Amino acid sequence: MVKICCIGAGYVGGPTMAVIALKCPSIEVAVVDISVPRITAWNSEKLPIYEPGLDDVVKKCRGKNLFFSNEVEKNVAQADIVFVSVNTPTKSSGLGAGKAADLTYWESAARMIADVSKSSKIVVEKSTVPVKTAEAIEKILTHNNKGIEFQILSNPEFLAEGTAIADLFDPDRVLIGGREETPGGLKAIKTLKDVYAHWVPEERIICTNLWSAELSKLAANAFLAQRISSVNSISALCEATGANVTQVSYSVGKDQRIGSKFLSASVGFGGSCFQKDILNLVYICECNGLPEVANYWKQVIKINDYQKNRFVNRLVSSMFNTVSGKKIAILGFSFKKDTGDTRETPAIDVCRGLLSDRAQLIVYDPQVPEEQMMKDLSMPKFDWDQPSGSTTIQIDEETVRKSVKMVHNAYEATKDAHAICILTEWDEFKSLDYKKIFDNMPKPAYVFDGRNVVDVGKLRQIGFIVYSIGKPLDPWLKDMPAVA
Ligand SMILES: NC(=O)C1=CN([C@@H]2O[C@H](COP(=O)(O)OP(=O)(O)OC[C@H]3O[C@@H](n4cnc5c(N)ncnc54)[C@H](O)[C@@H]3O)[C@@H](O)[C@H]2O)C=CC1
Ligand SMILES: O=C(O)[C@H]1O[C@H](OP(=O)(O)OP(=O)(O)OC[C@H]2O[C@@H](n3ccc(=O)[nH]c3=O)[C@H](O)[C@@H]2O)[C@H](O)[C@@H](O)[C@@H]1O
Repeated sequence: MVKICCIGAGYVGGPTMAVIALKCPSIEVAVVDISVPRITAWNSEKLPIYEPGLDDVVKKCRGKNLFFSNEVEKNVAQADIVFVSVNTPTKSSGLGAGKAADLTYWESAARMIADVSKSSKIVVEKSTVPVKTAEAIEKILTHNNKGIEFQILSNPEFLAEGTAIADLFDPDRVLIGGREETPGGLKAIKTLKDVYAHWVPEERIICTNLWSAELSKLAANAFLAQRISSVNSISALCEATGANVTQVSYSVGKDQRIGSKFLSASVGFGGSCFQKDILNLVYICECNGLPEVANYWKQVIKINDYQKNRFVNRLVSSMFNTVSGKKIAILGFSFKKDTGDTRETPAIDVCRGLLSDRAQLIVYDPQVPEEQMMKDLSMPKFDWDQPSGSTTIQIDEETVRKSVKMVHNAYEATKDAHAICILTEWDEFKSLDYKKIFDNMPKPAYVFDGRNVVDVGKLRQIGFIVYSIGKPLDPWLKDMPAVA
């Protein structure tokens, strides 16, 4: 029986390995992690991450050919294929701080693999890493030469949170990069290909050299994020001219060369990867003497920051230039619907902006725990664009505790609120009883829709003053331009 071990039981390691176990009953899969609470949760009824369809897959395989464990070394030693799916955040100090990927976790995993291995193994880069990382990993693995052969493969993951299981069941492509120039490399590529071939059609499994696979992952995320920043830049122009960004993006996306996906204007993109991976790409460009290319990609993140600031400014300027002491209902805190993940969620920047203007925030999100939100709002925020690595607006813990409250439903959050801010596109926000909500708010009652989920016409009929990203402005807002 082939044995797979995955180091890192996070948003990628957990779902990916669960799907491999489901689709390949003949393979034994162990997912290991240094975090005891995470593994305990994977072995419990309440999994550590919310992902539609995940519970079902885990229930079907756990204890049969899928195991979650803190016994990292033992499981690695026994495996034929070791996936490494540890976190690779942006470095916060030292060389490349604010941009480069922090490979500390990766390096320590690689050293451990080298130390505990007694048989040859295929080591698979599942984490997103800078191009050429495999070269460094090879050096670490072969450093303790005990006559063991290690083959390194790059197999980046393209799943999106909220749709992870559907993406894994039916991926657009699976990418496997390896040392195509050697027989050992080719054999390793074939071994991993055979795993995916249990359920992925062969023509969707792309095999390349190592560097193409590593770079394709960074490039794919940069291209995706670039589409959002492009449409968000157009949303600002729509507001200035009376065009409607939904109509513009529909018309633009109908061109098959452009396509309709990933063109929804929003308060900004979030999530643990887009910003981190683009900064990583920027840093690699700078290190390779390509400042123009670096600046091109930086602009994608600058527009994202601009979009979040613009939203806060629009809100404050519409409410007579101050929200001090005003109650603002925040609907949605996670970085997108169908996940409880708050990493780099635009809600953090928007809430901090409102708190710096001394607003009182009442937050409702169906999946985000209160302590996570409190932690996110009071954590020092690193300014990626400052070479010295300085921090931007800081909100201390006491202000957060005094000025932010989390509640359990949207009606409770909006009761007596001066304004509603929709920051995540949870489906339930589309079908709220907005008439009832309006009746329970002081007037004028505002809705600032950062995800374009509400029916603007209907809400205006009820009596709300509505701001919706990139849509023709409410007459009330017209004379209050948002300045960044
Ligand atoms: N979250 C996402 O949607 C996607 C993430 N990725 C990439 O996948 C990688 C992992 O991301 P996530 O799963 O979101 O991270 P995560 O933070 O949810 O999970 C990483 C896990 O690795 C564990 N870990 C760290 N060092 C370890 C070690 N030495 N031994 C054992 N366990 C260790 C941590 O305790 C943590 O549970 C990152 O490189 C990310 O860029 C790629 C595609 C999608
Ligand atoms: O490397 C990664 O981590 C992953 O990053 C993204 O996945 P994810 O961040 O989970 O979620 P997305 O659906 O891409 O959304 C990212 C952000 O963009 C926003 N978004 C997305 C689409 C859109 O049209 N407009 C828009 O504002 C979302 O609300 C969210 O805040 C990519 O979509 C995945 O392919 C990739 O594997």
